[in-house]
Amino acid sequence: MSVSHSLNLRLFAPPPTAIPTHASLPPPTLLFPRHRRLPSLRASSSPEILVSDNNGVPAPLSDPSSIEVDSVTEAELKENGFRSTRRTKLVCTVGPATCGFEQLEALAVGGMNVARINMCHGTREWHKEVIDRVRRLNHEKGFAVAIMMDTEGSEIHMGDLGGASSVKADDGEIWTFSVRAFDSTLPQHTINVNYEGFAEDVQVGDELLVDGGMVRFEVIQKIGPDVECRCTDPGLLLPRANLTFWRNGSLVRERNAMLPTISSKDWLDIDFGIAEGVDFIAISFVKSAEVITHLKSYIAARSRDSDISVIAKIESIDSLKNLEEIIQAADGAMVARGDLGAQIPLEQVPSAQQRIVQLCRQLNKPVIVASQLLESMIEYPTPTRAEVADVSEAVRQRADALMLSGESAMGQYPEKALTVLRSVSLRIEKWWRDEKRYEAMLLPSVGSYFSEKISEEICNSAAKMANNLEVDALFVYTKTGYMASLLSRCRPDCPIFAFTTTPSVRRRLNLQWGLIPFRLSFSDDMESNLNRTFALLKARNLIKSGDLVIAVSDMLQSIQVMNVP
Ligand SMILES: Nc1ncnc2c1ncn2[C@@H]1O[C@H](COP(=O)(O)OP(=O)(O)O)[C@@H](O)[C@H]1O
Ligand SMILES: C=C(OP(=O)(O)O)C(=O)O
Ligand SMILES: [K+]
Ligand SMILES: [Mg+2]
Repeated sequence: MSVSHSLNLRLFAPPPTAIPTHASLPPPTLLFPRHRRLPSLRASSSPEILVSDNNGVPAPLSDPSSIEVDSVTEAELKENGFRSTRRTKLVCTVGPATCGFEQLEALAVGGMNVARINMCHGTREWHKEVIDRVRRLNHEKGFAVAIMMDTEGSEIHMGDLGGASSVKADDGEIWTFSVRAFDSTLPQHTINVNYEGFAEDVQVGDELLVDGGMVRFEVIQKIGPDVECRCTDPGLLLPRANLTFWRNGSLVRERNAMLPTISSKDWLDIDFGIAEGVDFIAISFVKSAEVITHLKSYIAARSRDSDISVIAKIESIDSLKNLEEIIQAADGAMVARGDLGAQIPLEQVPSAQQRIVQLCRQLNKPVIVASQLLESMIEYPTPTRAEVADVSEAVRQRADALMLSGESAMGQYPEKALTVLRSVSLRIEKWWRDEKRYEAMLLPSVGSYFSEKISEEICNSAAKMANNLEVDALFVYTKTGYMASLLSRCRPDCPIFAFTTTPSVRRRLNLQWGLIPFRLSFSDDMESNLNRTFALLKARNLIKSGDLVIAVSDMLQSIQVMNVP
């Protein structure tokens, strides 16, 4: 059997010109025939067409409620026109400063695409409340904020500081780090450590780094389970701060390197995340691809729709060593610069970031740049110039998303920090678009099936055409989100309207560069899909007659160029 695939290139105004391109393809195994030619849109733009909405109930064509788009995105589209919508996505860590409904709403209004909860902190009940509030926000206020659950991982960290929000360690002070369990109050200048082997693994003379070097100690004496240390770099100790130790200038990886990436507590948290139906699970301190594959098969077995994406956090030496296979196995990655900067020399973090961002794009996986983007805004209402430059660099690298940690979790200015990320993203994106100075990136083929390779070629071509023809928007009709991700990977000049039938796919698309996710029920008939979309979007003033659009879909492998009628 030989199936011919036609690319339907149709222009509606000026007068329709058909430029069919035929390619002779070997028999595909996973394809159903997609060579049906489309009738002209112009000939049949009847407003009487009835289409099925979400529940199978026929909805009139002009019913604007049968398309769902984020209310903030909608306002942004109307206000600035869609060429200038923000392409870089924003992730906010939710903590005590932002867990209330109104606070979460303020973040959503400010552009939060994904809410992250860090299982290292807070109770499961607390996290459940946050998840419920985000859900309610989406439901009641028309947002599509995705939820990312971040595991604690088998890291060594301090205890809870007996309930204090922070304690100051001064230069020269002697502190005791202990694995002993203290039942009531902690003795003065004592820190609890969560790792049993701590006292055995450290040696006198080792350097102990809190939070990757925010505070430093030198080990001066070991007494059973207690390790006495002298503070050499004073600073604030925060609850559950991460601990690393260094010997003769390099990171010590003793037995803790043998701890499992996913601890028993993490598995319980993962069960909780699956039960709650979170959209992303981020895995801390990933060392190899196996752990990701293992988790993915666990999720597939446990969750009915198994549509939770797994994000690999790149924050250790091992993860850098096995970078390619880890990213390949995962559904996305995070440049977790906090811990990464404690495991490799700080001056190597920028090049590692660049490499991870590039590789993710080549392998078609979304990538988040995280930690300390606007660290000073935890305390101050304006960022430092250096922080703005750092954010700009991540935007210029065209990472999919930027993340706030302490700035939004426990800082004094969460909304202001988000505003900075938003405005810097918009400005830098526009600057680089105007200058057309992006280096072209070679995008290797990522598809394993022949049909995927066709999709890839279609998306690469559509994105190139969109740039050359300076179209207003790319439209993609996608059931699984795959075609949308392939378009996003090309980082085209125009925004990508991604239409998908499933709410969870729509939320997950929210992490990817340049995608404006809509939920819409659609059929295999592209003509009626397009007619319907145009009518719905026009009814909401999101597009207007004459706008130039390129449409692709994963049901019908075609590229269509058209003016909105
Ligand atoms: N659920 C929470 N409950 C209390 N504090 C939190 C919570 N989430 C985050 N925080 C605070 O925000 C800080 C920054 O968050 P994050 O970077 O995610 O964690 P960490 O500092 O442990 O890497 C944390 O150190 C902690 O003080
Ligand atoms: C994002 C990170 O992980 P966490 O905040 O969980 O330590 C990081 O280390 O940069
Ligand atoms: K974590
Ligand atoms: Mg970390």
